[in-house]
Amino acid sequence: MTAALEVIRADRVLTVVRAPEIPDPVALAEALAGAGIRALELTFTTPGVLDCLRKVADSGRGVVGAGTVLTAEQAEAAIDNGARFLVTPGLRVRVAAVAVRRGIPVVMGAFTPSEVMQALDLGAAAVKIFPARTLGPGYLKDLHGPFPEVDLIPSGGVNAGNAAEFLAHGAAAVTAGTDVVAPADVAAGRWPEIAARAASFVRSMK
Ligand SMILES: O=C[C@H](O)COP(=O)(O)O
Repeated sequence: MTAALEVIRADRVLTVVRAPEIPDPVALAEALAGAGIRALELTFTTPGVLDCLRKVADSGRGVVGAGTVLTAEQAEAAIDNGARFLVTPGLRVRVAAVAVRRGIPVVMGAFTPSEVMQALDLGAAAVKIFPARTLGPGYLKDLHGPFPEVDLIPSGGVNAGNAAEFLAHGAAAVTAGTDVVAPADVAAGRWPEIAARAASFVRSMK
């Protein structure tokens, strides 16, 4: 099985799904993977996220991870239900400890250079720059300067209009959120529309 981070680096994109419900998470994973986005982050803000993680993991479709992981208990439960990577909105020592102990990569949220260094100290496999919309691609370039070897993954406000610029400025990958997986589309199970938006996003990265 290819490591989750290798897949994300290869595709240069993952999706974060923050929907009120995901009626068929396997169909969602298939729609995204078919468009070239194999990694999907399902967040703890979605009720029943553990069941969704389990369904995608068991299906063998896509590379599923858990997002908005705030507690050690959530981290353990996500991994127990098949999450192949964890994502946090910010620095979280106890989540990092679980990820390191269980050998699951954590993409730890950070915003400043000091936080990037703290995330690395905690064992982050990659660092999510959040919220990326606040300072945009130019800020990513500034951060990439002192951290050329660190996989920086901007999240929040990334879309088909700016993804290529984030990547050109040093992002290892970008996180596509509502631009690809609009909560209403996910909740309504509009998989063809989501596949089309994912394909359009991927085309924009070239
Ligand atoms: O947690 C979600 C991320 O912040 C995604 O934000 P976005 O929908 O603006 O891409």
